[in-house]
Amino acid sequence: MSVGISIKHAVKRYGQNTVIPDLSLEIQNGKLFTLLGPSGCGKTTLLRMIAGFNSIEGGTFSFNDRIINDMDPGKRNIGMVFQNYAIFPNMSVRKNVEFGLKHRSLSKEEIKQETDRFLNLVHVDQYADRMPDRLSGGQQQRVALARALVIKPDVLLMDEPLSNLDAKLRVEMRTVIKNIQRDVGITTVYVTHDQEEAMAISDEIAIMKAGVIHHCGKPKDIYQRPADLFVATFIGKSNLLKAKLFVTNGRCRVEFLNGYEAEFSNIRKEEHREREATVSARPEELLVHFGESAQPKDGIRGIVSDSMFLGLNTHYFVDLETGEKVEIIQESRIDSILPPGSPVLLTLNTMKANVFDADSTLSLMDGVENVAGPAASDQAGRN
Ligand SMILES: Nc1ncnc2c1ncn2[C@@H]1O[C@H](COP(=O)(O)OP(=O)(O)OP(=O)(O)O)[C@@H](O)[C@H]1O
Repeated sequence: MSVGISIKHAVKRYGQNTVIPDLSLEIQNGKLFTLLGPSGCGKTTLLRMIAGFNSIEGGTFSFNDRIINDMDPGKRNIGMVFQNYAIFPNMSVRKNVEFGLKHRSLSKEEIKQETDRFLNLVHVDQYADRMPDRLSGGQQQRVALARALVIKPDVLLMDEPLSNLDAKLRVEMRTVIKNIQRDVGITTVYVTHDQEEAMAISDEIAIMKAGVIHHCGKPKDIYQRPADLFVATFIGKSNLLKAKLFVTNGRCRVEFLNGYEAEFSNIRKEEHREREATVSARPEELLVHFGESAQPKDGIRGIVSDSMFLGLNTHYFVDLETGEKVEIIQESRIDSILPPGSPVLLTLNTMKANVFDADSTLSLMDGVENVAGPAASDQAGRN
């Protein structure tokens, strides 16, 4: 039976070092929930706390209404999949999947039935008698998934399960995981530092930095209405432009450094304060106009410094008259690509761009390296 997970005021310390100061989140039953954040932000630590491999220094972890803080990891009924597959190399695919069922009071026939069901589900039934070293990485990861699911866990935990696969397979396996998770309907906590992967598979994403959740929500909400500048720049690309926000008769007007003014109607009432601001605009939210006759108040002028043709879209890198640099994405023109040196005038899609306080704590582009998480053999023992 799949369960909902509730974490309230979780604290994690390694010695004197507090890596999670006070974290709360709710994961609904049956959802695929992703922990996403830069390397070292505490994703694996939190996952291991849910699994019972890490001690908990504060707060409560519950499956439905049952507090699990002191429950033995073996009793939590959790299925786990890690990046290094962690399947037994000396056992056939079938034996690997059967393994978890051996100590359950099931007849041979029931074990075979259940094993077949999950081998089918992950599409490795035709390799049932092969040894793992004769499988591709993607097939091995499917076996690991079948082995995790065959025990009918209450919760599935996945730690960077695709990071050892090549780029094409990674994209393919996203769909496999999402479909299987949906079919089985199991609450899944998924750790990745790959934002595109997170967007592609998740029902909900928590964006973490330094043990703190900055935004928890549906992929679309996080992309379109990020909670703060960290989230805006961590998920997708964002151009940041300095501005001032003025409020007159309930209407918000943003003035950029060159005097260009734009009205923003999407700013929440409680945010209606005059202030120094930073406008965050995705590359596709900056609109390009041509011709030098446009007046400064009509937009922000710039000069194309470089361009990159990527088929459907062309990316332009533009130096603005304000001294700022931006990246713009435009659907590729049929005639020609704007050469370096071309003058352009930019305006904003004010329905989509977001306005933040200028002084929000900002640490742009925290490293999103491809750093390996702990090996499965590390999972034993608490720390
Ligand atoms: N066993 C440990 N002892 C001491 N510090 C640890 C231990 N495990 C993790 N840490 C520290 O806790 C912080 C969070 O680490 P964690 O592995 O949870 O990050 P992560 O977000 O999963 O990173 P990555 O994406 O690189 O795997 C890091 O600063 C890390 O150095």
